[in-house]
Order: sequence, then C-alpha cells, then structure tokens
Amino acid sequence: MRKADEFTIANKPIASIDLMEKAARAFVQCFLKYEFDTSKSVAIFCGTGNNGGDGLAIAHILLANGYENIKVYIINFNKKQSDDFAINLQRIDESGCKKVILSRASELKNIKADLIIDAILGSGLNKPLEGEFAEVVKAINKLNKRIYAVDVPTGFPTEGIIIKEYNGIRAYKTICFQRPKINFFFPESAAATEKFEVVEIGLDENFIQNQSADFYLVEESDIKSMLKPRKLFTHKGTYGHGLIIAGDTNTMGAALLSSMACLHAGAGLTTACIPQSGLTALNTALPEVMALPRDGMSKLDNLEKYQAIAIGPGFGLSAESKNLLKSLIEGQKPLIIDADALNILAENSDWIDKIPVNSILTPHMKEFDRLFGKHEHWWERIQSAKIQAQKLNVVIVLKNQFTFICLPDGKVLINQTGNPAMAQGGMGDVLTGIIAAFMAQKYSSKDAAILACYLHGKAGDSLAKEFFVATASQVAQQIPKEILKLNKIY
Ligand SMILES: NC(=O)C1=CN([C@@H]2O[C@H](COP(=O)(O)OP(=O)(O)OC[C@H]3O[C@@H](n4cnc5c(N)ncnc54)[C@H](OP(=O)(O)O)[C@@H]3O)[C@@H](O)[C@H]2O)[C@@H](O)CC1
Ligand SMILES: Nc1ncnc2c1ncn2[C@@H]1O[C@H](COP(=O)(O)OP(=O)(O)O)[C@@H](O)[C@H]1O
Repeated sequence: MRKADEFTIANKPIASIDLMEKAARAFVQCFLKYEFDTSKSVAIFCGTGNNGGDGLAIAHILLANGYENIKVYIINFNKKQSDDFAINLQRIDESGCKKVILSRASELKNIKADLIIDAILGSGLNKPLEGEFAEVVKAINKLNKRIYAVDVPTGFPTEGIIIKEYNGIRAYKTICFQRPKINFFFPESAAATEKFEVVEIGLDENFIQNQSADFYLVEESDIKSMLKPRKLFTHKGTYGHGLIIAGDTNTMGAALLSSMACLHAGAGLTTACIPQSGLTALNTALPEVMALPRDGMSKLDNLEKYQAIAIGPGFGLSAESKNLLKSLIEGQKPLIIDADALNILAENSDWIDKIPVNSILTPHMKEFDRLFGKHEHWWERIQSAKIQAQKLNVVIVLKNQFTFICLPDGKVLINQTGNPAMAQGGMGDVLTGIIAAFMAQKYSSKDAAILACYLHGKAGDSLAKEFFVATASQVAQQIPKEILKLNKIY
C-alpha cells in the first residue's frame, strides 16, 4: 500500500498532502454514516507522522461538517514530524480548533469526549508499543468510549505475528484506506478492532492489481467469471458424479448434510457412501441421492465413475474407516479430505506425503494443527499452510470467519463471505459437499475451493439478513439461489 501511495503521488496529478486530504475525507464520509449526531464531543488523538496528519485533516473536515466540539491531542513523544503532518498542523491552528500538545502520557487528564478518533500510529508502526506510547494508549482505552481508528488501531501490526499481550488501541471500528490489512483477517485482530471497513482513497488501482503479492482477496467479479452456465441439451451426465464417503452410526447427519450440499450445488449425480444403518434416513431425507453401503469394506471399486470423491464428515476413526482412507490415498485420485479423514491422517502422519496431488484439504484451525503441528499465532499457521500446500501440491482450505485458501503455487486467497450466524455444527460438512459438487462439474481443485467457500459464505450472509442463526441445511438449500444470482441458467 505504501508503494501504491508513492506510485499514485508520482504518476497521478496528486500531491501527497492532497492524498492525505482525500483519505481524511473518505474517513469522515464513512464515520458520518454511523455518527451523525454532530452535537457529540470528539477527542482526536494524533501522532506526528502521516497517521497523525490524517487525524488533523479529519478534525477540520468534521468541523466543516457541523461537529463543533472537537479537540485534538497531539502525542508529541518522539518530536519527529512528517511534512504533511506539519502542513495540517498549521491548517488546524488557522481553523481555531481546540488543541492540546502532550509531551508525557501523565498529562492526559480529564478527557470528556463522547467519541474518540485514534490517529496516533498507523501503518508506520515498526516496533511494539512501550514506554510513554503504551501508557497513553492504556489511558485512552480506559476511557471506555467508542474508538474509531484511522487506517490501523495504534499498536496493531498490519502484517506478521500479533502478540497475545496486545497492548494497542482497542477500537470499536477501524476505517482503513483502500485495502484491508492482512492481519484484520485473523481472529487475534478482535482484540484490536471489533469491525473494520475499507474506504476508497483514489490510489492507483491498476498499479495495486499488478503488484505481485502472496495474499489476494476473492471478489464477486472473480466468482462471476469462474461460474459456467448450464447449457441447453445438457443432462445429469454433463454435471458429474460426486461420491460422499461420510457418516457413522451417531453422525449420519454429517453424511446427509454433505450429500445435500453436493446435490444443491449442482452435481449431476450424488452418491452417499454410508453405513447400512443410515439408508432409511438417506432415502427419506434425500431421495435424489444414491446410496453405497460401506459396512465391512476396506476398499471401494469402480472409482473411475466418480468425478469427485469427498471423505471425512462424521466418518469416524474405526479401523475400517482408516483402511478405506488408506486405499483411497493409494489410489492417487484427487480427494476432498475433511473432518475425521483429516484426524486419521494426523494419526498416520506418514500418509500425508502420499496425499494425491490436486486434493483439497479442509481443516479448521484445530484439525490443521493436529496435522501440521501446534501454532501459537495465526500468522505462523498461514505460513505453514502456504508451505504445505506447495510441498504436497494440494489446496488447503483453512476455515474460519475468513477462510484462507492456500494454493500449490504459494498464493493465499482470502474469502470474505460468511458471518457468525453460521457458527453451528454441520457447516463444514456442507462446505465439503459444495466443493465435491464443483469438482464433479469439472472445475479445477483451485476453482472448486474458491467457488465453494464464496458461495457457502454468501448463502450464510443472505440467510443472516432474515435469521439470527443459519443452520447447515438452510445454507445447503440456499446455494442454488446464490449461484443463480451470479450466473445465467443457460
Ligand atoms: N499509504 C497510504 O495509502 C496512505 C497513508 N496515509 C496515512 O499514513 C499512515 C502511515 O504514516 P507514516 O508512514 O508516517 O507512519 P505512522 O503510522 O504515522 O507512524 C510513523 C512514526 O511512528 C514511529 N513509530 C513506529 N512505531 C512506533 C512505536 N511502536 N512507538 C513509537 N513510535 C513508533 C516512527 O518513528 P521511528 O521509529 O521511525 O523513528 C515514525 O516516526 C497510514 O496509516 C495512513 O493513516 C494517508 O494519509 C494517505 C494514504
Ligand atoms: N463466524 C463465522 N463466520 C464465517 N464463517 C463461519 C463462521 N463460523 C463458522 N463458519 C464456517 O462454517 C464452517 C465450519 O466448519 P467446521 O468447523 O468444519 O464445521 P463442522 O465440523 O461442524 O461441519 C467453515 O466453513 C467456516 O468458515
């Protein structure tokens, strides 16, 4: 983003002070959506770098938008000022805005503000907070007011490890510029900001898009360009056959959910490979799905008739399950490996290197750590996932609020759809079924994983507008509606 900033300044007729002004305007526009009561008092804490410069520009724009009770606090601890900060300081002085200069944290007393804007340090953070900076941040957090952070909460690293003892600003909302920071996608960021929102500030998009990067956001336009229409004269054979090897006596629901998702996401045929004891449930709940009873089987025949094979949801850890997984791994046909199949792999780590290339692994955090070792920090976990996806030549779908899709070429795609209404058992089983459906329809492993994660989350997002909780079966049934919104039938 820094490079984009410099590129924009060098290649567009825009001076850096004007870019700062644009960023501040974009911040205020977003801020006013939520804080339209201009009678509220606002304390704006500004450092002396460009983040602080943004804070000063925000102050005078808020004044121009009807806020009368604005006070800026200049955190003047390191005495170094950026050029654009200095220009905005002069403008603030001319505007007559109330201003306090703090040389020590202990000078921060009697703050009576309804709202706080944090513009002390932004993306320029280059070491953990300590000393006076840590003290002032602690005092601001203690005020217990709604804090809006400019670009980044002070003390929050935009990339790299987020320490457990996070001592930075605890924001209510971060309004960040042009692109979200990678670390916002990790659960540890919840300590720094409850929410984040990205605002456009006019940086050169072509330049940003052409930068080589390890992390990419999945956008709706990507999904639209990937989805294939269903063509005239096609039939069930056109859309492939998905095999879902799942379920056990007490976890048959997982097999039903995966099969239901495979069906609704468009596989031409779906077969559930389940224990005999689940047949009545399957035939009753999902009459469209065929059954392949697997009791006593350590190997499956005729696998060539399936274009996608998913294994794991509710599968159990029995000797029979282990033998079946082993034979499939030896078969070298790409697999979608989830849940208990991942746990079996973790117990038999010498099989991991033999996973068929182009397979898709769909672990949540705990399953991932069981497979590849314990990780203290999400940043490290993602680095491991990147390495393993490359080494094994597989796609690793590391599931969470934001799911990371790690590709064999080292790229990591971040899925932004989905929400806490989806935090309920069976949701991962549905994701596995959707992936299987797209693999059956001859999408590559990469495309199947991307499409499935996006649509799974999108279905949850649509349901969350209507329901407090979205159940896994509701999500499965919502999938064809989501596909239709993005794609023509024929
Ligand atoms: N790029 C964009 O798209 C745009 C960016 N814009 C804005 O610029 C912001 C980035 O500004 P920036 O580069 O001036 O850095 P900033 O965060 O103000 O801090 C710099 C100072 O902090 C210091 N420092 C560092 N760590 C420290 C610590 N732990 N404890 C104490 N001090 C510490 C460091 O001192 P040093 O250690 O180098 O001596 C340096 O002096 C960005 O977040 C956004 O708001 C928009 O205006 C326009 C478009
Ligand atoms: N808060 C959330 N926001 C977005 N997606 C979520 C959230 N909670 C769960 N999910 C999604 O639900 C799925 C849960 O998977 P998993 O834990 O394997 O579920 P289960 O084993 O119960 O089927 C993942 O795809 C995850 O991304």
